[in-house]
Amino acid sequence: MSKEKIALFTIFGGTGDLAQRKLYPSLFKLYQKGYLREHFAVIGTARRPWTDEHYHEVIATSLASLNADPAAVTQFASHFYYQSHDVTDAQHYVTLKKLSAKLDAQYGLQGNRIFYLAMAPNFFGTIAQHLRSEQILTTNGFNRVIIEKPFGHDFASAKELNDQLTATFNENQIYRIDHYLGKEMIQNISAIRFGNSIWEALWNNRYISNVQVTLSEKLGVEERAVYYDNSGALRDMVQNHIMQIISLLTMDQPVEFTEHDIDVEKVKALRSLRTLKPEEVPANFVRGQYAATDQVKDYRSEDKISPDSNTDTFVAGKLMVDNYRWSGVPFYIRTGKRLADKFTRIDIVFKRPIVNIFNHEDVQKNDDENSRLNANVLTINVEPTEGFELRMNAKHVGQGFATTPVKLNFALDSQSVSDSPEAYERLLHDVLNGDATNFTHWDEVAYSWKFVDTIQKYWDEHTPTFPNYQPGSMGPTAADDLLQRDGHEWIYKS
Ligand SMILES: NC(=O)C1=CN([C@@H]2O[C@H](COP(=O)(O)OP(=O)(O)OC[C@H]3O[C@@H](n4cnc5c(N)ncnc54)[C@H](OP(=O)(O)O)[C@@H]3O)[C@@H](O)[C@H]2O)C=CC1
Ligand SMILES: O=C1O[C@H](COP(=O)(O)O)[C@@H](O)[C@H](O)[C@H]1O
Repeated sequence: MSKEKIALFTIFGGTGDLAQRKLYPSLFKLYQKGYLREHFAVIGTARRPWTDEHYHEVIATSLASLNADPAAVTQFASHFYYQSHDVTDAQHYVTLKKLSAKLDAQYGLQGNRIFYLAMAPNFFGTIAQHLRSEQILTTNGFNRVIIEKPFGHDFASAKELNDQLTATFNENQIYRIDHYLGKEMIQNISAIRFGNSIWEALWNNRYISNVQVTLSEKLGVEERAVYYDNSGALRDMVQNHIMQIISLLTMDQPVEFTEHDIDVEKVKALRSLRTLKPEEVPANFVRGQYAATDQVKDYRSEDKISPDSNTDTFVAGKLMVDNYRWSGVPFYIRTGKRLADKFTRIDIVFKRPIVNIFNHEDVQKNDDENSRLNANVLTINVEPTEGFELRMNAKHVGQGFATTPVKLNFALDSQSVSDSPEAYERLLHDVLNGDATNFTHWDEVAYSWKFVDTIQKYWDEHTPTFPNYQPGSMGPTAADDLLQRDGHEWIYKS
């Protein structure tokens, strides 16, 4: 059976950074793999008055790093059409409708439509409303809309946005992108948990001491300063990516591995998160902003950032999940810009054995002040290495019976990494298949915002002392204190 998918993509924001850096290369990969062949077309729209010819050049440039066969690139680009369009102008949707109908007939697209809103979220409502009022949605095929992050600024704005979208689209037509859900090792969380009896048996508060999720970035705010300064790390990374990871780590086993059943379990997990009272925020969440070094500017001196900005470029926090499985287990999270390195990892720290029968003099060198054995740690390396690591205690080689920590390691080889689809490619493929498993659903978004809003509100009402961490570090020392107060420490230290 052919794996070819049939659809017309309409990309709002077709001249933008996301389209050029992520969407066109991903569509090309799908084309190279045969998921897109003859029966697809792409309309790129934005205000710039580009011609189709110029658009084809832009497509070719965006694929340059793939070193693809030039003939294939030309053939692929021939499926792309550009329409200059201001999304607030109703008249342009009439032209868009005509072009869509023409391309549908030309490429045999069977009324299948995918609308990608790669634009600022304040336009999403207008676009959705016009797609309905100008009757651009089809009745003979599928209509799917892909929404970029950020999905709102807080719960209230997210709800307003959702109401606007659901006036045109059903929930099962809406694909809210969280690109972390397209990453190989994030998808692997479910495989590890539900595909291995050893882990599922231990995946609870009887055996797990704490869990640590780190999304660390080396770069600063870069080109997206205007957006970032209005957002900050809590909204940019925690509300979406980190909350999704937490829900995948904490959810119960879905009845079946389907979009619906996974959503049910994720929502239960997110509902079980302990909501902080305002006065509990400072003891549980730490914010930071990077200072300057000889090599890099401080955040407040970055281009387009206000010199008195109190935006958080770092967050660390402690989350508690109040249910039977997780009661008493802290989930520590941290993310930030200008940290020691670029990596994402999850450390599952198991409880240490209660008794150390190897407890004699030569053992104590390897042990802590209580002479107890080290904790087992399962590390899920999401990026740049993709794999798992298990830290265990083994006998130290030689005389006596000292123990020493050893690591069992699995990392995807370079061939598997290069064969593994990039997150956007994977997620676009899912949309073509009508599979929203790896997208966020409204109820998940709503609970995540409600959790984050309490923290943000407290922060907005209290002025921080910024800057408070050095570029190249792992954030402010308060992020270490957060764990030390509980008798824990970060497994990854810079
Ligand atoms: N870039 C990235 O890495 C990521 C981006 N995102 C999200 O994706 C979305 C797009 O981001 P990005 O590509 O970086 O943004 P850009 O600013 O690069 O692109 C914005 C696009 O919107 C178009 N546009 C702006 N106003 C109008 C209008 N009135 N009518 C029609 N088109 C308009 C612009 O084209 P023109 O000026 O020609 O009209 C441009 O194509 C945002 O929601 C962002 O938060 C999310 C994650 C990562
Ligand atoms: O969503 C976002 O993610 C990127 C980090 O993504 P990664 O895949 O490179 O880990 C982050 O830089 C950006 O600020 C944020 O909007």
